[in-house]
Formats: sequence, C-alpha cells, structure tokens
Amino acid sequence: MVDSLASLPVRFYSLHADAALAFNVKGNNDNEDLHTLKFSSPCSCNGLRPTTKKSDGQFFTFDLLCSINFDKGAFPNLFECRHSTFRQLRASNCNGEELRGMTSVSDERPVTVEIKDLKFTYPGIDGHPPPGAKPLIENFSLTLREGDRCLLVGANGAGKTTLLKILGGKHMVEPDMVRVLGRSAFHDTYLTSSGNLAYLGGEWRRDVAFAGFDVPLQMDIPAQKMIFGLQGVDPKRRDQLIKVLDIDLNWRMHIVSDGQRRRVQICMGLLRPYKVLLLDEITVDLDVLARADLLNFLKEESEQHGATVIYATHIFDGLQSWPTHLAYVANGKLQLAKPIKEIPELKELSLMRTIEKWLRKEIEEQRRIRKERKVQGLPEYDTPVEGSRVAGGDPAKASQLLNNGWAGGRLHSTLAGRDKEQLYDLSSNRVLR
Ligand SMILES: Nc1ncnc2c1ncn2[C@@H]1O[C@H](COP(=O)(O)OP(=O)(O)OP(=O)(O)O)[C@@H](O)[C@H]1O
Repeated sequence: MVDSLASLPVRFYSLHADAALAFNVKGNNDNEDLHTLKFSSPCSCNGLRPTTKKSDGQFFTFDLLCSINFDKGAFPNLFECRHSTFRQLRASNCNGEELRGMTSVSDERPVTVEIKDLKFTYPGIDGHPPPGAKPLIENFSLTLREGDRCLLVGANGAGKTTLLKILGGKHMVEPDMVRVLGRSAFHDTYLTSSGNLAYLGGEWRRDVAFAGFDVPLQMDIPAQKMIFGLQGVDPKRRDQLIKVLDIDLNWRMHIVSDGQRRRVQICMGLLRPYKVLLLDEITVDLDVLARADLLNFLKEESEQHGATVIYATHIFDGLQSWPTHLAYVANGKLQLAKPIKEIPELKELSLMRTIEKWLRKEIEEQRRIRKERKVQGLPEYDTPVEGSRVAGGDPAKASQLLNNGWAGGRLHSTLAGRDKEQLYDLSSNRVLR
C-alpha cells in the first residue's frame, strides 16, 4: 500500500526566490523512483535525489536534496509542496535548519468550514417546508481548512447562492449540519457580529419604507463618507482596499455606474478582516483590471492570514491559478469537492473547459431523463410542491392564505388567514433572519 499525500500538501513560508532544500520523507514504500515533489507555484525543482534511506521495519525514510527556482514573477510568500507518495514531509535549508513558519503536515490546519449531510428545503408560506417538497440540497458534505480558496461552480439554479446563504447564517438548518469556525452559522450571531464570517453577494440593496424591499442603494452620499464611516477599521487596510479597487472617494452613490457602486460595496465588505469569506458572484460588474487586482488581494489574504474563501462564480477568466479547491454542485448535490491539483481533467484542460465539460454532461443527462419521462407519459419537469402545514398541504387551501410581505430571508412577516372558520395570525420570524 502506498500512502497518498493527495490532500496533504505541506506549506512553507518566506523562502528566498531560489532555494536549496533538504526534505525528509517518510512512507511505506522504498522505491526510490517514486520521489517527485509537486509545488503549488510555478517553479523548477532540480536535482532531486535521495541521499540516505532508513527503515524501521514498517516505514522508510529518505533524505532528499534539491534546488528550487521559482518562475519569474511567481515567487510566493507561501507555497505548498507535496511528495507524490509519502505522507510525512519536512523541509530544511541546506544548513539543516527547519524552514521558518513551516507546518510539517498540513492536515493539522484548523477546519474552518464543515458541512455534514446538509439538507435544506426553502420554506413555504408558513415558514415550514411544504409537505412533500423535495429538498433543494441533500447529502451535502464539505470540509475546508484555514487558507483554502474554494471555487463553487454549477449551472444556474444548482443551489450555489442557497448554499452560501446557509453558510452565511441567512437560512436556518440543524446546528450540526453547518459549522463555521466551530459555530453554528445560523444560531451563533457572534460569527457575523465579530466580522469573522463575512458574506458578500448580490446587488447592494436595502429595504425602503413604502418603496418596498430590495431597492438598489442609490442615496446621494459620497463614497468617502461610507468608507470612512465604518468604525474600528485599520487605516492601512482601508487605504490598500481603496487602492486595489481604485475608488474615487468623491464618487456620489446615486450617480455612479454599476461597476463603481460594486467597488464601493466590495470595499465596505472587506474593510474588517474576516476568517471566512463567502463571495457570491461579486465580480460581474468589475472591469478586467479591478477583477484581477481584487482576486490577487483575496489570494494574499488567504495565504498570509489563513482566511478561507468560498467564491461562487460563472466567470473563470483569470481564475486558473486562484483556487486551491473546486466544488461542483448540480441540482443541490455536491458532485465533486477536491483540491485543484487532484482533478485529473485540469491536467489537460483549462478551468473553463473543464467546467464546460461537466456542465455539458449534466445537461445531456437531464435531457435524457426528460426524454425518458416523456416516453413514459410523465411530465418532463418536476412540478414544484406548494402548500403549507397550516393548510394541510392542500394548494387550494394554501391559496386562501394571505401573504402580506413574507419572503425567504425577510425578518418582518406575519401570516394571516382563516382555518376552520377561526381567524389566526402566525409569525414566521422564527424561521429566518
Ligand atoms: N427564496 C426562495 N424560495 C424558493 N425557492 C428558491 C428561493 N431562492 C432560490 N430558490 C430556488 O432554489 C434553486 C437554487 O437557487 P440558487 O439561487 O441557490 O442557485 P444558483 O446556483 O446560485 O444559481 P445562479 O447560478 O443562477 O445564481 C433555484 O431553483 C431557485 O428557483
């Protein structure tokens, strides 16, 4: 049996651009030909050779010597290295000193996001899943650690936004199904109030009395007032974000373009440092440069401060070397969640082509299923289940219920109706916040 390092990259910090390294590897296979090192950043690894071999009867350990030259402009502050075969990997410089800041085996990095057997159905009009409704998300498990950058991909309607909102504590699920930094995302308000968990998504909207919910934010307020109005912000970080997003502090929010408004929104969302950041397609309105600079900023944040970032997007341009992990969702089910280097397709195809290939396969499968259903005389598409527990799941009765403003994600709501000739008022505040 060969120990696989597949998901156990080792992380090293602050090397010189060119370094001579000595590695010590341990595993249960003594085939010297198996020694290859894989690096997360473009570099050449020269002269990898085992110098000593020891065996304790069960494991073999090798000392490996090599020199690394990072490609021009690719020298990272932190890079990951994995041995193709062996589990244990230590690195020292040629004087035998262990590399500074090194974690010897990276699966010791703390888990920041843990999703276990997640099941979720959007609530009906009474705040409960309609009786008989098929869960939108089911059997969904995913674990991410400090410093992971996970790209969340999937077709329109696959459930990406829903998943990010659940992680952001906007929809209630069982406390054990979703843990962020060891806490329940929905029930533990400390996560968002401390700023440790940040959610950035959708358009910047607010609820305005008499005008309704979800009105685009368009007050005549200068960007400076908004950005400098947030208390307790590190001025250095603020200046860096203003520079990265190229914000003109004189912009007035009611006459800015969509992209300019988006830049201010992103800046506000990132002003306070976070440990877990959830991004729902926030770069749509950004121009190529702003997008690239923002992605670099986020990459640096995760590499230097261990932030975990989950980013749902349909735009893969410039993302090839950004994620450490890829999670693919289809119909609310996790199809794949892996470190990027363990996805075989990515060895031959670009990120975009790989995802295109998966989506094409998915749509062909859906077409096949619909065709079969048609042949069997069944409706091609599932009919959405509506109804409520109050009305006993009967859509005819449910239609008698009066929805005076409740919708998913809304706090203020009252449901009024008539049941067995008795008037009742129900609050569905217990469900969402
Ligand atoms: N508040 C809601 N109530 C009921 N169903 C909803 C609600 N919001 C979304 N849905 C449904 O849940 C499914 C998943 O939607 P979601 O927005 O999570 O998908 P997505 O993967 O983010 O899609 P896109 O790529 O288009 O943004 C869709 O079928 C959508 O109609």
